[in-house]
Amino acid sequence: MHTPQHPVFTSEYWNIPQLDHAQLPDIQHHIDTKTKPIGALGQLESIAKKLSLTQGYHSGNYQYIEINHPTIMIFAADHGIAQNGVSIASSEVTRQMVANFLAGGAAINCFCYTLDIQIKIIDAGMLQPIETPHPMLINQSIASGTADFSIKPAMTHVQAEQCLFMGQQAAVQQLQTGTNVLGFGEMGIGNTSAASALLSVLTGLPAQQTTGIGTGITSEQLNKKIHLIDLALQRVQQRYASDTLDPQSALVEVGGFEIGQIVGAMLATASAGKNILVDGFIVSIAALIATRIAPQVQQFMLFAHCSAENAHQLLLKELNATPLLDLGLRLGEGTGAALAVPLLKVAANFYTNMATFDSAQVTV
Ligand SMILES: Cc1cc2ncn([C@H]3O[C@H](COP(=O)(O)O)[C@@H](O)[C@H]3O)c2cc1C
Ligand SMILES: O=C(O)c1cccnc1
Repeated sequence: MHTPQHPVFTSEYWNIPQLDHAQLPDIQHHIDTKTKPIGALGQLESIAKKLSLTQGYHSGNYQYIEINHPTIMIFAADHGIAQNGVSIASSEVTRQMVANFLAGGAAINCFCYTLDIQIKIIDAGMLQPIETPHPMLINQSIASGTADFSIKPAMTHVQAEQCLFMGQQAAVQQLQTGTNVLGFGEMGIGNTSAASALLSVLTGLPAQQTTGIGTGITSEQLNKKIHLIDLALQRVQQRYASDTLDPQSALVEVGGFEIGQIVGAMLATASAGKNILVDGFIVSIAALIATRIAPQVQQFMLFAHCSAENAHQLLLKELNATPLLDLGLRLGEGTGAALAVPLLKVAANFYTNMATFDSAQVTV
């Protein structure tokens, strides 16, 4: 029954560098010489440490960090599960919102415009492609939406492999332009259902705990959503005789094309030694899958925020991650990731430019 694991689902394939953690005492010392009480910059110090470990690994200079051309990559795809009315919107809205991104009208456009962040939109598998070429749009659709995972596998094993390859391709292309931080976002009506089902099959947690209101559905819709995810879990349990699945089978059974492509893009970003900004619930499930494939990927990840989707806290705990912001957002699109970019910029700036007690002649 089990298909042999494809190399793209092994950590060997991604060959992610092991960062030099022996540098940490020097990095800490560099921070502690700055004109401030020890630890007074809180989580900004943790950000600076992570960025320094990553950037120093390549440059050899652990005392200098910079944020170059930060970019949000929004992966979009449709979901068969959405036919069951588990969202406030129908699948057409995925494409309509992508058109809105391209026209500059969505929340993520406003945030990125304000914060000077580049945007790329990737069609990973929408029901209908956008035909007109656009400089922000990358067409790499796997298929016209996934199958309804409450009754059958969402995708084939080959499609799951294609997801990782295509995600890799998009990230590599963007990194070639000189970007050193990639933030990830998503658009796909029904994708909180896929994310909840993925969390269940990856951790063994029941649907009741992993499922939330997504776009803001009624309690009746929420019960239906939980029931459909339960049906999928029963189907999966019969097939695999196990409570938890490997990453490839998880994507095949209950995943989404945008989620799979984000996994590939994250692994490729880490493989290139660059940092990853993780957005909300859906992008975090891609982060969990990526860490299950290659645990070293997590050295490169910064978790932007804790979403109001209730299972996000559980998921962050599973990842042992501390989110930077907690603003009650539950939108996706990469909005949380975008909001964390200024924090990375100020962390880089204080780490690189702030005066030391010696240089400023401050005596404590
Ligand atoms: C107008 C609109 C804009 C959005 N932007 C992001 N999402 C978010 O909502 C969807 C996930 O929630 P669910 O599983 O409940 O469908 C995703 O597309 C996500 O990006 C949106 C949803 C809507 C309706
Ligand atoms: O946390 C998220 O990413 C999220 C939550 C609800 C709907 N869309 C996205």
